[in-house]
Amino acid sequence: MAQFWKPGAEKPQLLDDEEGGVLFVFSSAFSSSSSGYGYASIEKQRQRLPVYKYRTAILYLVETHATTIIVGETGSGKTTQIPQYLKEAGWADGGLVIACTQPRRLAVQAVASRVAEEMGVKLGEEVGYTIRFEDVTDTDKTRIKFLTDGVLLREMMDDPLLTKYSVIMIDEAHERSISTDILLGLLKKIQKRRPELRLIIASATIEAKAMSAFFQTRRRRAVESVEPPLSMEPAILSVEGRGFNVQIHYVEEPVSDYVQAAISTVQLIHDKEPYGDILVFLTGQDDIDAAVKLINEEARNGGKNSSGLFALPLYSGLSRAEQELIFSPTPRGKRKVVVSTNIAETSLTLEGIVYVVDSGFSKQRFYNPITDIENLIVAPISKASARQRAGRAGRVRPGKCYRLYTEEYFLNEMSAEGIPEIQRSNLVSCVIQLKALGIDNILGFDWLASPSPEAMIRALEVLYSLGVLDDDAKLTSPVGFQVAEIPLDPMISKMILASNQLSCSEEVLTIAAVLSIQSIWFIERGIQKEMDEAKLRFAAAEGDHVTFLNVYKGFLRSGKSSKWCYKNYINYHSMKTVVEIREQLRRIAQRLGIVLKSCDRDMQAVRKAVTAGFFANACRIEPYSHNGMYKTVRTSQEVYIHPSSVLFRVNPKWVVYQSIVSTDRQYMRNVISIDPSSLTEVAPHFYRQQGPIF
Ligand SMILES: Nc1ncnc2c1ncn2[C@@H]1O[C@H](COP(=O)(O)OP(=O)(O)OP(=O)(O)O)[C@@H](O)[C@H]1O
Repeated sequence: MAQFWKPGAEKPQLLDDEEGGVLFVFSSAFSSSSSGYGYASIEKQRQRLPVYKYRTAILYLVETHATTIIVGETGSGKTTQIPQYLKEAGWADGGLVIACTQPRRLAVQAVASRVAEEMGVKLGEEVGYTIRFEDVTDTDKTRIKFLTDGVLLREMMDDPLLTKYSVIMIDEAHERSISTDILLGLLKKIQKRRPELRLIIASATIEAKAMSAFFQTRRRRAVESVEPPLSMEPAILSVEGRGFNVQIHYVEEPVSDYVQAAISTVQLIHDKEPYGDILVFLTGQDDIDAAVKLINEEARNGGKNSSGLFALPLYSGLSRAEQELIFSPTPRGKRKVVVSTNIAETSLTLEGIVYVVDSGFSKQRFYNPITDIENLIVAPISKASARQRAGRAGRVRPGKCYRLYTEEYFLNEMSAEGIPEIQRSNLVSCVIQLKALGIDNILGFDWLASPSPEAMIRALEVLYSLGVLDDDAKLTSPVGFQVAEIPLDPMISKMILASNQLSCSEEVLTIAAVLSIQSIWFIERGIQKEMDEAKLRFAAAEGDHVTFLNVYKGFLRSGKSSKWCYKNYINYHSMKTVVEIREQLRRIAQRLGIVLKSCDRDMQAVRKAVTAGFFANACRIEPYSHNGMYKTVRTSQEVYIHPSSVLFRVNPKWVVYQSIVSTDRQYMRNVISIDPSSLTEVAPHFYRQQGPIF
């Protein structure tokens, strides 16, 4: 139970003297915003932000330096204001575009809407955004574009020097997503060819020194031909001051169950604190759904401390419409509790949020190149994340953050920054993207943090066996280039290409669309039996992939009816997303010359196409296994079919899976039974190494 809180204080981070960078601290500029926080006009709100006092300084530095690193407290206005200042100063004149990247899709949409609102323009015109499978920009009109770092990376395939951009702002750089790390290396290269391109690296908690050292170039001399001369040395600007005060509270004793502690804290806040919504950070769908359910049930049953509370979940597996519910205004007399993963950690402003409850944990990806298994594991967050989480309060009025860990733990045990994603991920997608951009020597690439050679070798091995790379580790033509062009996991892309020869592209495009979202099933605790029964109506003996086809057909037959979905425990919003993604994939497939053909009922062809993509994830059931234990063919890891799969308890002899979820065991998700002879047929190189496998 988290009942005893000790207020602690966090000092704003100031930068010390920097080596190898130029530190600019302009006159101390604490925001005047802490006085009075009524409803001000948007223009007044903009002027109150700490970053406003730095407007001239920022524009000066961007004008005179190829790279500017900006460190400023959460909520100081970096994301929403800097692109506008640049636009006002003429950086988007002559048809040029100012880009601002974010690691998360939700943040891209939210900040783009806010900036469009501040500028009084229609979203998708002067201000737009692009996320995978969704482009809300206008080629002629868009001058400020928000996009995920992954999308900007993809844009480089068509335009390697990113010529349409005058300034690229890499926001939330401390998150060190794979795409941000790759982008930083590539942007450094681009700057050598296009010194006029300006980079801004922004964050609240970035290691400015390391970043600056990374952008140091040998060419230290200024480019004199322009006026004022352009320095190739990075500038560092520290934006001092924060929006509103956020009081930090810690528990006095460590908590044993953070979900329960979070719920008690919500109730404590509701009981003792004045109005204002609450944002709770937990780790994943399971604990979030459980907490939401408990809070809502308690409120419905008239619990002493819960009347007027209502909770909403937020995680990436929810459909867009479900996620957007969190932005709707809280009805009078009510208090909204948003229970979220770290998807809400950066860049988001949820207007009503006054209180943040931070569990201190998040689900993080960890890849083991030896077992070749990538897991999502609940792990402690870093100080940088904790600060971001606290920064979700205090954005439109003062706030409080309740940390479900002790101050001692925060100060002495929590790591300053997380491990960069590139050092804990499967690198298949990363390698193919670099190859597609002509970077052949990947180990020699200018990494901010080098990935492990083992992970790199694994990735090269898989890509080679997929036929994407040749003996010289270059992209093959046409397969390698085609796989690189499809914005999906290369295994899914390969499956799509294989469907062309197998004449089942119509079916495989549907499967690919379903595999690229988290789940099409409606998930609610306590109704497992009903959900399982509903799933059985669509279940196919071959496995999950063919089951998805049955669901999709049923959805189309119902006229894409929400009622039909509801009756069958299928998530209507997810199905709508599947239809949209499928349509985009269909266009890409046609562009690549894939003939759209249906195999009707010949599911052998579909199984073979899936195997052609996912052969590296083949598993065989252990002979005499009574508990459904499988071993992966490549690394002999013990794995089991996930209970959500239609093949759970069916346990066919041979299967391939899409991904592994690790809880008490390693569970395979999205599983299809295969004919083992197809393994050597579709991936002879790969399985020849394994020796006799049958
Ligand atoms: N949708 C919104 N509604 C109301 N105010 C908003 C909204 N978006 C932003 N703001 C205001 O603008 C401020 C600055 O937001 P911005 O995202 O630019 O800050 P930031 O410095 O980039 O912070 P972070 O590092 O947390 O992303 C917020 O603190 C808030 O006061």
